[in-house]
Amino acid sequence: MSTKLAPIEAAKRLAAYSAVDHHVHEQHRVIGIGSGSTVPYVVERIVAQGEDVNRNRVFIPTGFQSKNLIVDAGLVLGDIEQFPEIDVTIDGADEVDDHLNCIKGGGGCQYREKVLAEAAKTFILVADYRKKSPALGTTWSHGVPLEIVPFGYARCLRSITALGATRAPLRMAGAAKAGPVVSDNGNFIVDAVFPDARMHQPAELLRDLKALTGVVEVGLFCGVAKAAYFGNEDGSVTIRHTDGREEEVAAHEGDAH
Ligand SMILES: O=C[C@H](O)[C@H](O)[C@H](O)COP(=O)(O)O
Repeated sequence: MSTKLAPIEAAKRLAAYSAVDHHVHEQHRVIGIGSGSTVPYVVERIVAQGEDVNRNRVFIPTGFQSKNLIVDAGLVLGDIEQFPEIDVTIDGADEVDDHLNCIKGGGGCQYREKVLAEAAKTFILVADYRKKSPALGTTWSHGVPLEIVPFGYARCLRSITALGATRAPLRMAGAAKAGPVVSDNGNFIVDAVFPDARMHQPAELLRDLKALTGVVEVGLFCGVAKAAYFGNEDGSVTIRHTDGREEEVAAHEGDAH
């Protein structure tokens, strides 16, 4: 029997379980594990597939958190340099639009996440219903997370503003540490807020941001995901496809709800 969770957690778990059931097949040997608060449920469901199938697999993390998830679950940890081709990567998202463009990087992991998304034959998003949006910038108002090189960051912030950002602050660590958040790659994170006109053309904005000196990666993922799974409050899961088609599936008996 599954544990009773708070509604948002239950929705995350539904999405994660459903995505694993649909996309992580027995023959898959190299699996990418994303970051965030939804991904632990992905690992939980993969572990439930059994030791026999998992002992023949290797799991590639997108950062410190997912590395620990893999190790703590007793799964085999691998490195992207050894396995530059991944069968399937499952990851969370901060906001997903009708075309499966998404904002990622709420946890500052967007660079490694993009590497694993692009390395995967199939890249799948998992989220609760709050992340589902008609256009980017609608439900996620914190801006586009960027990873930038510390050297010359003040110059880089000016360049981001010149592209139309209304705000582009460095993400600060808060009470736990004085100073900026430092990514798993030793870089700074910027949350760049752009007006709707720019957010509604995410591929163009991504291209412009990537062209700036000092920008390592942009938390806009355009044309990468194959499907997005959203857990709903009523216990169903909405699957959104690249062509904008949506289908609803009920949670399996005894599953995540
Ligand atoms: O950097 C963090 C990642 O992009 C996460 O996948 C994203 O922030 C979603 O996280 P959560 O599942 O906690 O909403």
